[in-house]
Amino acid sequence: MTSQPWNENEAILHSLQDDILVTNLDGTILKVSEATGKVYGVSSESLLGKSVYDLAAKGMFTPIATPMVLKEKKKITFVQTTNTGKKLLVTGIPVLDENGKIYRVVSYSHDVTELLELKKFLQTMEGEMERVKSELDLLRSRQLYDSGIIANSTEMKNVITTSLQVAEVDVNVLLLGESGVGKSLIAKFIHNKGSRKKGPFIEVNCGAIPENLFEAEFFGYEAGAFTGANRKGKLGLAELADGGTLFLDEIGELPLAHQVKVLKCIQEKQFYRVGGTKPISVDFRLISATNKDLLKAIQERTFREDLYFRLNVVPLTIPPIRKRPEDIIPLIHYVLDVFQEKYKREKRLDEAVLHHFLQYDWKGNVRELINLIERLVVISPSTLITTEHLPDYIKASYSIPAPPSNLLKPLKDVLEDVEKQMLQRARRDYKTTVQMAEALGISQPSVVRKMQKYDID
Ligand SMILES: Nc1ncnc2c1ncn2[C@@H]1O[C@H](COP(=O)(O)OP(=O)(O)OP(=O)(O)O)[C@@H](O)[C@H]1O
Repeated sequence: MTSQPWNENEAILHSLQDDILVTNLDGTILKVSEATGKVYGVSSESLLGKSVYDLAAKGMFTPIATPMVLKEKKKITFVQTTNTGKKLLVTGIPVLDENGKIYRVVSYSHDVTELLELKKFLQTMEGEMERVKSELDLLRSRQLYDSGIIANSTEMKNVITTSLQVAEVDVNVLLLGESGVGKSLIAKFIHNKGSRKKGPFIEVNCGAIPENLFEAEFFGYEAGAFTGANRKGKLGLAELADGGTLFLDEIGELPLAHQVKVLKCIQEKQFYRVGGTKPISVDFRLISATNKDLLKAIQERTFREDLYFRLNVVPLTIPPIRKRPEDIIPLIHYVLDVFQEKYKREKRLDEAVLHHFLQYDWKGNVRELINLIERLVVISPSTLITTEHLPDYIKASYSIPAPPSNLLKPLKDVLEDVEKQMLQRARRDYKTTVQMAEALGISQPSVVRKMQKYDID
């Protein structure tokens, strides 16, 4: 195009960065800008004098602006595909002569390949988000349905009452109790009963995250914050809990080195991502849990006192199940039902098995009980599970109540003694024989019969 003598209009046309193409009414190309050739992968000069119909027939682009503008007699916009697979958003404009008749067609274009790809990506993402959202809703509803909590004992009823009270307000709760006692279950219960139930429940097991990864996991990190980090950066657990509940499980295991930062985050509800310079604000309710003696840890200087006071606004202790035997039989029935359903097997527990369970000290609490029942449902060959099927350590821990004298009593009498004691206890704790039957795992007529036998009223 440099061989032509200088012309102002041409100079202006070529200074434009956009692709511009002018044709006459039969589709012959009269003018093109320098960008036009680049768009179609040829030199702009080679386009001059060519017919757009011929070029379209050779597959250079489709559809063509000229006939469309001539048909519509006004400005039109459409998407054109080029021989290189690009998508162009083309605008065609009619140019009128002094009599108001069309005598030229000008078209210009924008490459929208990326835009269209982004649109497609956005649609896929929207679909994906819808799917994840409905999955989450389903999971949440299932979780609520599954969160059946057995609370037969006075101790557990008190735990539920306090949980319902604290659920209403955003107060920090510290759940205390041995391992497997139900701390996580109660934390979820508090979350589900509070105003944040539609928000996330983020559980952080402070003892399970390797010390050197804790900050990145908890606070997240910016893109390229450290070698081996995800290229795009990552949201931390504290940020994920925004609008919901942050549950810090095993808080007693949180390394001293991280305690100050966690304290600051809890106090200020603000933190920095690893490698970040912008403070991130979050809004969550905080529940923590431990099976450790935190006061002892403070004395031993492994736990910060200021963090302890911040966490421990409302302490809630869940007693071990050996201290609330009234929950044991209902728990067994509940769990037995779950596994009978899961494994499609019908199982019953012999009364003697229940006696063993009531005496056993359940160091692993409800978790241990669940695991044992599952095992018994799976491995016991008959419908009736008897003491024979119990593991040795449970059999060994069972001691028959000592007879009043040093003399040995017949086994039948000893068992009757135990049975009578259990019935007396159930009579004390329950109002009706139906409830007694439920707690003892026998039928109501059996309860009535045995009460008559032992003269209990
Ligand atoms: N009262 C209860 N009723 C029904 N299921 C219970 C009850 N308490 C605990 N569970 C069940 O027992 C199992 C262990 O409970 P959970 O994980 O809440 O204990 P935890 O105290 O948080 O244990 P850890 O200290 O080891 O984290 C879970 O499957 C839970 O659903």
